[in-house]
This record gives sequence, structure tokens and C-alpha cells, in this order.
Amino acid sequence: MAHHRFHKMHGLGNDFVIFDCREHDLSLSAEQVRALADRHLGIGCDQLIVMRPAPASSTADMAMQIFNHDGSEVSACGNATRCVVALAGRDVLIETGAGLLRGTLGDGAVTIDMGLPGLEWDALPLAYPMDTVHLPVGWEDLTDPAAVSMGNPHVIFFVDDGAAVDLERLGPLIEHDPLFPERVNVNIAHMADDGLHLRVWERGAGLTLACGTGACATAVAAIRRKLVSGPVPVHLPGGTLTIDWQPGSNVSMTGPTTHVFTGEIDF
Ligand SMILES: N[C@@H](CCC[C@H](N)C(=O)O)C(=O)O
Repeated sequence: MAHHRFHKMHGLGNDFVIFDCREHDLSLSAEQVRALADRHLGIGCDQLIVMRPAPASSTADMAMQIFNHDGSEVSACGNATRCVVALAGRDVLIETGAGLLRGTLGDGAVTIDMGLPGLEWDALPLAYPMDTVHLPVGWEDLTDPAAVSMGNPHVIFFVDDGAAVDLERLGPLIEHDPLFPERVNVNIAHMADDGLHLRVWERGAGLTLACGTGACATAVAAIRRKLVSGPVPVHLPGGTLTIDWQPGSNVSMTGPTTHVFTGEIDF
């Protein structure tokens, strides 16, 4: 049993438990992650984050490790990356499973250079070669999705009424479909005069109030379909992110972060 300090933070209500392990070691089993992330028995969060020193071979200032609520380790989390930059208190280059990401502190917001989106079928991956702008598949009324990797896999449905979609029922069905060998994050978007409106069923976490990589993937898919051009506001249940992307360039994500409290726990 050891004593651990943690930060509870969120980006637009997508909440995190963050351990700053830049100066000491911490290894976590999937079972420990699930226990800490549990909202009844643990601290509670959508994702658990570990800040680590950058590997000696890297030019980064630090590294971050990302675990979903279900204990699975994943490569990318946009909202948590902003929180980590806010905790660092300065502009930083972060080594992630999705590559090197640059975070810039702004006036009340953090901008992350999220890198190039993965636009080929095998970047997600999908089980079969397909046109990722229009996947010829559907689940009940949800048809004709797009697919984009932001270092993690996203499928995006453009619908007329996002609120009418039973995402709690369809989300897990699509997340676990064999078309997505590494499972998938499910994005339901609709276009409005003020930008894109988005709800996300996250792989390994379920319905969340916001998903940064989901907002990036959805903006990229909408721009590829020529529905919008960047920068585009993406409105999520927890608030708004601004996403910018021009074909061939990196995706930029800007949004707020909130530090809720600092706590201590023995495990
Ligand atoms: N909330 C995140 C995404 C977290 C990871 C995702 N659930 C996955 O499994 O890929 C974000 O803000 O991007």
C-alpha cells in the first residue's frame, strides 16, 4: 500500500484522474484502473491519465499514458491532453501513443496540435479496405458513416436530429462490431448554422459529456465531405471546442480545462 496524490480535472465535463509521475514511478494494472475510475467504489472518471518523464530518446518534455474507464490502455485523448498542458503550466511537447503532440497555453484555453488524421481504412483499423469518406455500412437508421483515426478509431454518422438517436443502445453495438477489430468511438453529428453538434459514445467509457478526438475526427469528416470548412465550432453536451483542419495538414483543437481538486488516495 502506498500514498498517491492525484488531480481531478475535466475538459468540458469529460473527466479525468491524473497522476503526475514525472518524478516517481507508478505502474497500474487494468484492475486498479477500473477500481480507481469506478464512480461508486473509487474516485470516478471517464479516463485515468499518468504523466511520465519523456523517454531518453525523445525530444518531448514529458509523456502521457491514457487508460479508459474499463481499464484498456489507448493512444489518444484530446481533452486530457489539454488538461495535462494546463497542469504543466507552460507550452509543452508531449509524447503520446498517437505521436508527439504540441500543447500551447492560451488565454483561458489550451490549443493542441493533434497531428495528421489517419484517413486510410487500415489507420483505424477497419476489418476490410473501404472508402473512409462513405463506409457502405449501417446499423438500423444509422447509415453511410465516415471513419477517421486521430490516433484512436472514430466512426462518424451525420444525421438530421442527433438528439433522436438512441446512442446508449446503438453505441455499444457499433463499438463492438467486427468491422472495427480494435473497437471504435461512435460519433453522432448534425450540422447547424452555428457549427457541428456532436454526441459521442466512447470506446471503453460509454456516453461522455465531450470527446476531444471525436470533435477532431468529426470536423475532419465534415470537411472531407465539404459540409463545412475549418475552423469549425463543435458543440458537445459539455461545451464547445474549436477545430481547425485543412486537407494535408495537422488538426488543431482549442478548448478550456478545469481543475476540480487535488486529492490523496492509498492503494
Ligand atoms: N475522451 C477522449 C478520448 C478517450 C479515448 C477513447 N475513449 C478511445 O478509446 O479511443 C478525448 O477527449 O479524445
